Amino acid sequence: MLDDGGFAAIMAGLGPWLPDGAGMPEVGIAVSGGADSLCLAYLARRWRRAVRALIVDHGLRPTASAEAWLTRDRLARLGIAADILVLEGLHPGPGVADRARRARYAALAAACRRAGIVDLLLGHHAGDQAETVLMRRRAASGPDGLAGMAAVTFTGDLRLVRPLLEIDPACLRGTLRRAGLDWVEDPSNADPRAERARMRAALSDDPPAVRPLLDIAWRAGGARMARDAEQARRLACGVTVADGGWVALTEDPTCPRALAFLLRAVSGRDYLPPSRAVAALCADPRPATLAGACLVAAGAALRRAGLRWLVLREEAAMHPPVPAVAGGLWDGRFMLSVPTGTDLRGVTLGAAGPPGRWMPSDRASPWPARALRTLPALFRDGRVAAVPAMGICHDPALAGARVTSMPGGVAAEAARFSERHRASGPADFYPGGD
Ligand SMILES: Nc1ncnc2c1ncn2[C@@H]1O[C@H](COP(=O)(O)OP(=O)(O)OP(=O)(O)O)[C@@H](O)[C@H]1O
Repeated sequence: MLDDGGFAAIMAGLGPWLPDGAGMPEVGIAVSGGADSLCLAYLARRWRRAVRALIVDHGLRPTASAEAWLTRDRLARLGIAADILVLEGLHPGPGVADRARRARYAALAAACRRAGIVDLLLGHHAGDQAETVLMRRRAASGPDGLAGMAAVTFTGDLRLVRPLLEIDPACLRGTLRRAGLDWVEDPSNADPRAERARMRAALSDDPPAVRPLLDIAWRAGGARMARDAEQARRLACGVTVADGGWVALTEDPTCPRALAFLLRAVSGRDYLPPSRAVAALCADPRPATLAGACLVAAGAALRRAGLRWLVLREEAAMHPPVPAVAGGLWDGRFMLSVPTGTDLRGVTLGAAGPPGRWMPSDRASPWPARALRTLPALFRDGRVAAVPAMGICHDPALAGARVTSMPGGVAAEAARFSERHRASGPADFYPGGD
């Protein structure tokens, strides 16, 4: 049995939490309708009033929709509002569990964004964690894999929180039974064709094996957390933010989360780039060192330039030129300001292009041509008239023009990153770690 006090103590260790009360920001709960996540919802509602459940209907089983509605009713009786997210286009067949999982997380993240939810609770428990470690040990995973699931994972705009990772599933069922609550049994959880189901069966035959597996996860997680924090700190200390909208790094980008954040800042996009692509690059940055090759992730690229790394805007993803207007935006990152009365008729704002076309021959720049090409520039009659970030102006009528990074643009974002991670790392959180 997990009681209210025990749950509140777990949550206190995983905060900070937004203030509670009617009309306050809600904490999301991903509820499948199974015992674990239903118990999580029951406890979470007793811990705070402002919660919202999200139920994903994968549409894979004939009973899926009815189960989602039944779960919604059960939650309503607990005083929990719930949204049902119906997935379309998933079909049974090879890799269905993985496909369903990805689609589920994408739908949950999108629903949280729409509802302004920044914390999403998941019902993974000690059994899930032990199975994960067992599977990874069998696959000879390295220490990062053995860390299993983190209690808190930051995904950019959402915090995924797993409060039940230390709790035995039997205890969750006991809690529900005592509260007189019923749940849905998913037959696929017991399908012996699934590796996870086989691990579950192996562990249920050998209960004492669970605790040592959890200890392995916490130890490996603690080590990973400390290493991530240190890498992010070192990376942040070596960050130079260029006015032109790129970032230079003196440290190798070994921390995927830190690199993802910088890629997002430079791309001007709202979301972090796909974590797999960024993690692969951090594991082996050689492709980015080859001439002409780079990692392109969601609108930004990582390149080697001498002793430094550069995170640059991907040229192909830059916005086309726009008519120049005072206060106008370009590429989702830059804002134009001009003295009152400046004549902007026939002027456009866009990417500067090859520096040979606009850089005076006696000027040198510490930045490579690849970076200079992405600078914001003013054009008149199709020719570069000014590149304000370089202090270059070929047209006296545009002498007072400035192009600055918008609030929330690359400079602000990268500076925020630097400030935050100099002090602490953007790590996954393993409360039981060393
Ligand atoms: N269909 C779904 N809708 C919403 N959340 C889900 C769904 N499936 C899984 N989750 C979330 O992910 C967690 C772990 O998923 P997993 O597949 O291990 O759960 P499950 O065994 O299907 O269900 P449960 O954990 O609720 O018994 C769940 O506890 C729940 O928080």
